[in-house]
Amino acid sequence: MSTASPLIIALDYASLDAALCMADRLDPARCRLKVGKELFTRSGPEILEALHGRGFEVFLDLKFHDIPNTVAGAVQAAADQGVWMVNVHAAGGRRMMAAARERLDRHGLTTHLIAVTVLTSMEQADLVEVGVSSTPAEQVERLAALARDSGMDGVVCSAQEARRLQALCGTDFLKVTPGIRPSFAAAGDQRRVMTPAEALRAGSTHLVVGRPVTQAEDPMAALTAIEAELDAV
Ligand SMILES: O=c1ccn([C@@H]2O[C@H](COP(=O)(O)O)[C@@H](O)[C@H]2O)c(=O)[nH]1
Repeated sequence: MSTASPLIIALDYASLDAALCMADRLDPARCRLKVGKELFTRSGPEILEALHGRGFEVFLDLKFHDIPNTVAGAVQAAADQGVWMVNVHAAGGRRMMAAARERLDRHGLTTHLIAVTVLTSMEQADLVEVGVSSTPAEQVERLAALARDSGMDGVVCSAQEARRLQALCGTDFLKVTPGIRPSFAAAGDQRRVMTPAEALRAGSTHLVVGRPVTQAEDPMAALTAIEAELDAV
């Protein structure tokens, strides 16, 4: 089932059972689901089948980053399993992203292909340590332009960069934004954060929310509060 909701709930769980326990409380008409490294490494493709069987569209967030041939094969493997969205690291470069794009197109696979720019857990000091002297915003813009030119459907960025990317890459270019923190939630390891309403106003096309819902005392109440905040935008 496809949904008009911009919400993507991150199922960051250590087991298939725990993830499905949460999925069974959610509704594919209200959100999409994200499967990341921990859950996929534990459960394998079985989690994708289980979530698809429950009617959810799934973002497989494995952030592929390798040589072009390897990434193209991995992206095809994800798309062959019917995921709605898959991602690579933009830092893998133009030839890597273009190879992934070409592979999906050659096989008629319509899975959304997006690229991670700068992780939302990173701030200026983290970039300096890995040899990047630009600000996070400048680096996101550079990588987003490269991703667009390499055939990506959009990027993962923080909502703080969404408005600028809308101007740079257009409204159809997907801006998938983790680091979403409602007023009631702790930032934790995230650094470039925004509330759900601010993110939507700034031009985020999809909002990734994990712990503010999954670790809430009452996850359904937390989700409903976020939806109410978005409805008011
Ligand atoms: O830059 C990025 C890229 C991916 N993520 C992922 O999103 C969720 C966020 O979860 P929260 O619990 O809401 O912080 C998580 O699965 C990350 O792996 C990201 O946060 N930032």
